[in-house]
Parts: sequence; structure tokens; C-alpha cells
Amino acid sequence: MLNAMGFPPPVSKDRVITKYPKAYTPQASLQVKEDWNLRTKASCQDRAARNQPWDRQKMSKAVVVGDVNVGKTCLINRFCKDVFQRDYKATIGVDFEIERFEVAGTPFSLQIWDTAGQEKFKCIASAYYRGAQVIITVFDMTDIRSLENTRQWLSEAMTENESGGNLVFLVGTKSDLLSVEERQRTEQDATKMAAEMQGEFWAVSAKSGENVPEFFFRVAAVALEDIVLRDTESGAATSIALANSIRSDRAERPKETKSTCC
Ligand SMILES: Nc1nc2c(ncn2[C@@H]2O[C@H](COP(=O)(O)OP(=O)(O)OP(=O)(O)O)[C@@H](O)[C@H]2O)c(=O)[nH]1
Repeated sequence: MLNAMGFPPPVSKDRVITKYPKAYTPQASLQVKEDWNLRTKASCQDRAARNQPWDRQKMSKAVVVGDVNVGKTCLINRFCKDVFQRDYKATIGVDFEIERFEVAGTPFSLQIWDTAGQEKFKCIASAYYRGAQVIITVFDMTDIRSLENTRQWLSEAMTENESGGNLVFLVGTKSDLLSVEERQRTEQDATKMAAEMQGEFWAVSAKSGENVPEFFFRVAAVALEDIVLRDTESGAATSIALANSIRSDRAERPKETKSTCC
């Protein structure tokens, strides 16, 4: 929604990301580092100086997939609306939310697409997988079959997208329902699955809110860095500050890896 001057509203205070968000566990993470890469910092500062927010041109699209009843809608609603619904209400087809963040003074938007887990709605939902930068595969930590099924969900979401181009997250929900021992066991299994998927594992609870904002902050940060990396690699870097940051970034990291970390 734009205001009377044609500008979007300011980003809410609780969506301002200053420190680089950490992974849930280094054993199953897309990248292990403590700070933003130099390119992201320079790119954001550059855009802030030119009053050119990321979200005017590029919005990151995240699709949330997984079995019926695993808690996809509750996860999204906990973050976007700070509510928790005890009663199950099936998602019919798809639904989406847009969350605006501020990174290093620059607004950045994330579209979060909630898809139906029910088989009968799958053909509607899968039509929306295309163009996803981020795939969030969700399972219920109290139901090991739903973890097994994430393989299939991921493969279906990936077939609609450029091969190898997605950032993959594996999210276990309902952590509030597990004993300490059960949680440890499930997390071990999920860590293995995340490695197989080349994704990042998170354990969350939409009921208690545990790790929910941390998870979405991490998604936004990793997605933005991925966009910066692609932009600068494709020659879209324009400012001297940004060009210099790429040079020093390369000097710091002599060997480029295939991961999203740059
Ligand atoms: N205890 C607990 N229950 C949860 C949690 N998340 C979801 N639930 C419950 O699990 C049920 C299913 O949640 P939904 O978010 O609707 O599931 P979904 O994956 O979106 O289901 P579909 O839309 O059919 O694909 C609801 O009854 C929720 O109250 C959680 O973190 N803890």
C-alpha cells in the first residue's frame, strides 16, 4: 500500500535487521559466518544513498511447502500477524503475505507463499512454485513421516525452478510438543535430511513463537545476499564503493565456493 505521496510506509521497527542473523545450527546451515559480506553492505549503502530500495525492483519469493497439517499456515501467521490458531483450517490452494524488512538502511521485501498440503489442492498450489528464490520445506517434528515426505515436496518445487538456483530451508514445527530426548533424536534426523537437500535446518514452534522471527530474519538476510551476489556477478554493480567492495571481498576470499555465502 502506498501513501498519498506514492511511497510505501516505513518499515516497522521490529523488521529492521542490523546484525547478520545466525543459523539455527552450524551442522545444517547454508553458510556459517558472523557478518554481512562486504558486497551486501556496500550494495545496501549504495541503494540507501540513491533512495532506491530493493523492493521496488526485486522482491524475494519464498514458497512454503509440506504435508497437510504440519503447521505451514501457523508458522507464517505467527510471524506476519503474531497469532496462533489452535483449530486446523485447511489452506485452499495458496495464500501469500508480503513482509518488508530494512537491511542496512534499505527496504527489502519478502513474499511468503503459503501452499496447501492437501492432495486435492496440489495442482493449484504447484502453479505458484515458479519463480521462487527460496523453498521452505516444512515438517511436523512429532511426525517422522512428514520429514521423509519433505524430499518429495522439495523435488516438486524444484522442478518448477532453475536447477540449483534455490535457497532451501527445512523447518521442523511444533517443537513445543517434544520432550528433550525426542527433540534431540528428531533434530539429528532433520540435520541429515538438510544435508541431503543442501539446505538449512530450523526447529520452531508457532505456538510458543520459539525461533520464528529468527528464522524469517535469516531467510530475508540469506535471500538478500543471494540477490546481491547474482546482481554483482551479472555486472549490475555500478558504484565505485560497490566495485571496491567486490575487489576486497574477493581478496578476502581467494577461493569462490558454490554456496550462497560470498
Ligand atoms: N502445538 C503446536 N501446534 C501447532 C503448531 N503449529 C501448528 N499447529 C497446529 O497444527 C494444526 C495444523 O496447522 P496449519 O498451520 O493449519 O497446517 P498447514 O500445514 O498449513 O495445513 P494445510 O493448510 O492443510 O496444508 C493446527 O491445529 C495448529 O494449531 C505448533 O508450533 N505447536
